[in-house]
Amino acid sequence: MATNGNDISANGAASETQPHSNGVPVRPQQFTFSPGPTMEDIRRMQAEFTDERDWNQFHQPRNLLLAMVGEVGEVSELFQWRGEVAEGLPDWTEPEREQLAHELSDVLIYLLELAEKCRVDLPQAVLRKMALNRLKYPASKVHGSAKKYTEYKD
Ligand SMILES: Nc1ccn([C@H]2C[C@H](O)[C@@H](COP(=O)(O)OP(=O)(O)OP(=O)(O)O)O2)c(=O)n1
Repeated sequence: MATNGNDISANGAASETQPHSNGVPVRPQQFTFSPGPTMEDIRRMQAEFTDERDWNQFHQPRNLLLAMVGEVGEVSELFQWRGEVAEGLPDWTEPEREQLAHELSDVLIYLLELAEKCRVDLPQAVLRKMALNRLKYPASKVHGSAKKYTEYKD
């Protein structure tokens, strides 16, 4: 049966599927996220976590930024000295994948709380930024090239 690449398993987990468009593979092993929790759900859960511990006194924007960068460092540690890593991390063990999931989650949690404390409505901001990215990098102009927009002559 052809799939649309958005299959969600019974427990709501994201899945890897082999999508087809008119019988032509679009991208091998396309991966999709689960539909939830949303950014707002995560913001609210982290706000509850912080309130319950009386930790807002520590969670000012600069501290959250430093905490987030620290967690980015922990993500980097998982990749360091491995050389190039292929999409899907085929050589990683399950514990290594779970560790990565934890560290990426830490980054996201701090990012969303940082955005909240800076009063940036991140879901809407990301839409505006992606619209700008599309203007800056028209597909017809930059297809197949990784050059920065400032490197284009016209
Ligand atoms: N003051 C704090 C401390 C922790 N957390 C939450 C957000 C992160 O998701 C996670 C970070 O916890 P740790 O600082 O213990 O960091 P790690 O979980 O990465 O542990 P370790 O540094 O041992 O890998 O806990 C938080 O919101 N505020």
